[in-house]
Amino acid sequence: METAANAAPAAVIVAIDGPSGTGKSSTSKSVAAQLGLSYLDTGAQYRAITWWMVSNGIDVTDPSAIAAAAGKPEIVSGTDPSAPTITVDGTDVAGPIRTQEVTSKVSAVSAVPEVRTRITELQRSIAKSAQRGIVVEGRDIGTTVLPDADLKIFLTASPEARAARRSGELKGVDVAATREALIKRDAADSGRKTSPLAKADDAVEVDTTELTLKQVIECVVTLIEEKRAAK
Ligand SMILES: Nc1ncnc2c1ncn2[C@@H]1O[C@H](COP(=O)(O)OP(=O)(O)O)[C@@H](O)[C@H]1O
Ligand SMILES: Nc1ccn([C@H]2C[C@H](O)[C@@H](COP(=O)(O)OP(=O)(O)O)O2)c(=O)n1
Repeated sequence: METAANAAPAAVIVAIDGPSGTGKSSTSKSVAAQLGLSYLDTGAQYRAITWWMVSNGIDVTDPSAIAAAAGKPEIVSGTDPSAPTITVDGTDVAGPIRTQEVTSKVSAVSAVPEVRTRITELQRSIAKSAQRGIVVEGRDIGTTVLPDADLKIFLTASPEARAARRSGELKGVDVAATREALIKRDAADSGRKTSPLAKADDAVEVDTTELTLKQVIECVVTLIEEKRAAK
C-alpha cells in the first residue's frame, strides 16, 4: 500500500508573470526541469499566432481582421522543459517567432479579445492535462488564465537590467534601442483593455535586478517546495 511518505507529490500549478527580460522563461524552464513539472511559454503562443497572421497577409493594424482570423491557426505547444516546442498547423515555428518583425507586432495581435479567448482556452486545457503539475509563464497567468494557481510569482527588474540582458542575447543590438523597445512593449501590454500585464493581488513579487539567475531559480524552487509541503 502506498504511504504518504512515498506517494507522488500532488500536482502543483505555478504562474510566473512579469514584463520582458525579467527572467520568466529561463527561471520557469529550469524550475520545471528540476521539479519534474511541465512548462508552458505563453508568450511563444502569442508570437505563434502573430507569425501566422503576418505570414497569411492579415493586416495586424486592423483588430477586426485579426479577430476574424483568430480561430484559424492550430497552435500546439510541447511542454517538456528540457525541449519545449511550438508548431503552427504542423510547422515548427520556434525560430521564426523570435524575429524583430514578430516582436514588433505581437502586442497588437495579443490585445485582440478573440485572440486572448482562444489562447487562454488552450492554456487552461494544457495546464489541466499536466499530471505532475506545470509552470506557466506569461503576463496574465495569475490574474486571468489560472487565478486558482497554487503559487503566483511576479518577476520584476529595472529597465536597464532587462535591456542589458536582452541586448546580450541579440548580438550587436544597441542597449538604448533595446531599452526603448522594451518600455514601449511593456506599456502596450500593461495598457490594453483585456487581461493586461499585471501582478495578481496574491502573487509574490521578486525583484531580480540584483539577483543572479541561479538565485532567482533557488528562490522559486523554495517557494514551490513550501507550497507542496503545505498541500
Ligand atoms: N537574474 C538574472 N541575471 C542575469 N541575467 C538573467 C537573469 N535572469 C535572466 N537572465 C538572462 O536574461 C535574458 C532574458 O531572460 P528570459 O528568461 O528570456 O526573460 P523573460 O522570459 O522574462 O523575457 C536571458 O538571456 C537570461 O539568461
Ligand atoms: N500571457 C501572455 C504572454 C505574452 N503576451 C504577449 C505580450 C508580449 O509582449 C508578447 C511576447 O511575449 P514573450 O513572453 O515572448 O516576450 P519576451 O520573452 O518578454 O520578449 O506576447 C501576452 O499578451 N500574454
